[in-house]
Amino acid sequence: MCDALQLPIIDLFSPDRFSTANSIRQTLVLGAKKYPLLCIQFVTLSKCNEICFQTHEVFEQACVDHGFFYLVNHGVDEGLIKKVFEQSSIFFSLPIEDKMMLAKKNHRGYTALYAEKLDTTSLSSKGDPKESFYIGPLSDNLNQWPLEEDLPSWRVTMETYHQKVLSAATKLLSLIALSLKLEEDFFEKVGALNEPLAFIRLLRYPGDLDTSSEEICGASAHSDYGTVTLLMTDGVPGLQVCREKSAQPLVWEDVASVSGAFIVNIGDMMERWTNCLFRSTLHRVLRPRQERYSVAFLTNPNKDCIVECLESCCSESCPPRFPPIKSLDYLEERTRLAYGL
Ligand SMILES: O=C(O)CCC(=O)C(=O)O
Ligand SMILES: [Fe+2]
Repeated sequence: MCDALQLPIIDLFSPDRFSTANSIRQTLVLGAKKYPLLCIQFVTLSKCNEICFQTHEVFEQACVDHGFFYLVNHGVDEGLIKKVFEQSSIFFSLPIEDKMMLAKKNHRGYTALYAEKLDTTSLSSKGDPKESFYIGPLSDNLNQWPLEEDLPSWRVTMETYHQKVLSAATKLLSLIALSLKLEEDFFEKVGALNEPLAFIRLLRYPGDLDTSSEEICGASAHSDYGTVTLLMTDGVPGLQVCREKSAQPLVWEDVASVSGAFIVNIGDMMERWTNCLFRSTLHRVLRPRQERYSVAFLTNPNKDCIVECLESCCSESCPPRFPPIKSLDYLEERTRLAYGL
C-alpha cells in the first residue's frame, strides 16, 4: 500500500497546540503505521481575527495544493459522533422494505445500493455499491424520520449533529474568509450562511458483496458540489484523492483517518468563488473488504446566494472562469446529472 497523503491540520480551537500535535502524531503512529505524517502544521482560530504569514502557508497547502485537510478541536463531541455511527448502523440494518418507506424525496431520505452514481462521466449504467441516507436543513420540515418506536434516539442525535457540525463549518468558513484576505464574516454577508443548504449524508459500504472484479469503487470518483465537506469515517480505509484531475492516467493517493478529526475537502462552489485558486479535489472510495460506515456533512450556500468570482481572485490577465450562478441552480444541475433525472 502506498503512503498516505500528508495533509495539513487546521485547528479550530486549541489552547495547547503542542499537546494536540503530539496526540495526533501518536494516533497516526499507533493506528496507521503505513501512514506517516511527517509535517504537522496548525492554524488556530481561537482568538484570531487576523491571519499571520505562517497561517497563509498552511492554508495554501490545505486549500490550494490539496483541497483536503484535517480539522481538529472542532467542538463536535466524540460521544455524539459515536452515537451517530451507532444510529446509522441500526438504521441500515433494518429490512429493505422499512428503509424504502423513507425513500429519498426532496433530497432527503434513503437511497439503496446501486441507486446513485457519484461519477457522472462513467459509462457504466450501474450505480455505486453503497447505501445512503440524507438529512437536510432542520428548519424546513422536509426531512424524513424513521418511526420513533423503531429508532427513538435517531432524530435528536441527527439534529444535534447537524447543529454542531454546521457550527464548526461556520467557524471554518470565517477562517477561510480570512485566509482569502476577506472580512471574517464575508460568507455571512453574502448570504451563504443564512439557512445554508447543509446535508448529512450517512453512508454504508457493505463489505461482502459478490460482484465482478471490475467494480473497484464503493463511491465512484467525484468532487463535492458545495463550499466545504466535513467527513467522519469509522476508520476502515478506502478514501483516495486524485490531485491532478487532468493527468492521464489518474494518480490516486490514500487518505488516512485520524481518530476524532474531520477530513475536510473544498467543494466546487468554493472553487468557483476562488476562480480555481482553491481546489475541489477529485476523490473516491475503494470498495472496502469489510463493511465501512462514514458520515459526510455537505455544506452549500443558501439557495439564493450568488456564487461569483471574488475580486481578489481575478485580474485582467486572469479573468473569471465561471459566470455568477445562484447556488440552487448550480445544485439542481449537478444533482440532475448525478441521478439522471
Ligand atoms: O465515504 C467516504 O469516505 C467519502 C464519501 C464522499 O466522498 C461523499 O459522500 O461525498
Ligand atoms: Fe465526496
